[in-house]
Amino acid sequence: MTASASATGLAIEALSVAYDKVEAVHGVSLQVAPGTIAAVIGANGAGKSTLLNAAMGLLPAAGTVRLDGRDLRRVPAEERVAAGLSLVSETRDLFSAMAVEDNLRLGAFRRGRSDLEESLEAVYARFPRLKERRRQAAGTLSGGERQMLAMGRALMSRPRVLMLDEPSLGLAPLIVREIFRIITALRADGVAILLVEQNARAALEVADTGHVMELGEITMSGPAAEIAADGRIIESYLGLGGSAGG
Ligand SMILES: Nc1ncnc2c1ncn2[C@@H]1O[C@H](COP(=O)(O)OP(=O)(O)OP(=O)(O)O)[C@@H](O)[C@H]1O
Repeated sequence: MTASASATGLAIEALSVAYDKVEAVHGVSLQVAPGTIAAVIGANGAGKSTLLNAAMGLLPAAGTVRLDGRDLRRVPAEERVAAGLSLVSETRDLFSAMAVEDNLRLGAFRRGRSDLEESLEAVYARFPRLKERRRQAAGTLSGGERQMLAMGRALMSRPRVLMLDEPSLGLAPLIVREIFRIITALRADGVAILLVEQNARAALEVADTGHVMELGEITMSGPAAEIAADGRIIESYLGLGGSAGG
């Protein structure tokens, strides 16, 4: 077990990603401390998903990604999972024909059997609805349940840093609230959370820090409450009706 004194969370430094010759992410730096939520908001195509996929090691990138101080530059994606980094992608890729529980088991990266059962019980405690549906095929779940399963699977590897790409996408407001409640519970357990969202209002309400991403760059960073109160942000991302407190 790593000493918690060395737990510094996620540090991304000068990350750049290009698709062919087009740079989608330019020199992005941000940190996420353990037990905090950092939200990245921005319009379609701003580069948010590219940023997370590169941090996970799924895309080649320039720059540095550190997990609790460890440089992950030469570490492939599956070893990043073993190191404590996990990503729930926007597409919530699940094995549709497989049962909920089998999808969860696949997330238990290199775990021994007793460890795996313990992780499974911990996920079921967080998502009782998944336990009720554990024998059901993943493809028959509702959108909200699918998001829960994608999150539950990521938690099976017991990440210290969890990256979430648009967890609220396509979900009804009540389910969104439930998903965000679970995200704040994970923060309370000490997980560092990097949350990418187009639902800027919901994201800034739960986040500690906020970053605005525009055309591949971070154009504003600060305490989430300050970002949510900024006139330009309200106009561009939060719509009419003002602050994120309402
Ligand atoms: N596989 C790819 N090949 C070429 N260009 C890509 C590829 N994936 C993304 N891009 C481009 O990179 C830019 C950033 O895309 P990205 O998906 O990271 O944005 P985003 O902020 O996550 O948007 P959204 O919220 O719509 O998912 C866009 O201009 C997009 O067209």
